Amino acid sequence: MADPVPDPDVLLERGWLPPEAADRLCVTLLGELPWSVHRIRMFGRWVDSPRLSCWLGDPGTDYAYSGGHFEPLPWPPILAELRDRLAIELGAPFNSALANLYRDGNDYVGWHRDNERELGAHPFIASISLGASRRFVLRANDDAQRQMEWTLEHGDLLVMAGSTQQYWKHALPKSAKVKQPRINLTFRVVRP
Ligand SMILES: O=C(O)CCC(=O)C(=O)O
Ligand SMILES: [Fe+2]
Repeated sequence: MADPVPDPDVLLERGWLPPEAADRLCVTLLGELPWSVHRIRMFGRWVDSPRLSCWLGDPGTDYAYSGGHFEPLPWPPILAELRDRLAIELGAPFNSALANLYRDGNDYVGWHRDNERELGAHPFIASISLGASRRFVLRANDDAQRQMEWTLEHGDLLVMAGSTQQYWKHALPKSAKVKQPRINLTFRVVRP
C-alpha cells in the first residue's frame, strides 16, 4: 500500500498582530499599494485573477506563477518592518511577498499549490490576514474528501511549511455574505 499522505504542516497563530497594528496596516495598504488585476493562465486560457494583487520583494526576486511573470515592487517601510519581524520569529529569510486584496466576498482564490520552482522543494510561506474574516480550506491532492479549514481573521498569522505544498491544495472560497475587504500578505523565500 502507498504511504499515507502526511497531514499539512500548518501553524495558525491567532492575533499575531494586535488589533491596532492590524488596523493601521490594513488602512495603509488599502490606500497605498498599487493594486492591480494580475492576468493568470487557467486551463490554457488567460483570465483576470479574481482579486487584486501586488508583488513585493528584493531586487531580483522576479516571480513566475500561473503563467504570469512579475517584477517586484520595492518594500514599503511598513512591510519591510513586518517582514523583519516575521524573519526573526520564524527564522526564515523572506525576500518577497504577494499581497492580495479581496474587495468583498465575490473575490477569491481557487484551488492551487504554491509549488513554483523558485520556492524550492519545501516552500515556507507566512500569511498574514487583515480585514474581513474569510474561510481558508486545505484539501489533499489525491483525496478531495480529506479537507480542513480555518476562518482567518484580522491579525492572524498562518504558516505553511514542510511538504504542505506537495500533498495539499488550498483555496479561499467565495462568500456571498462578506461585504468588507480582506487583505492577505504571503511572505515567501524566492530563490534565483
Ligand atoms: O488569501 C489567502 O489567505 C491565500 C492566498 C494564497 O493562497 C496565495 O496568494 O497563494
Ligand atoms: Fe496560495
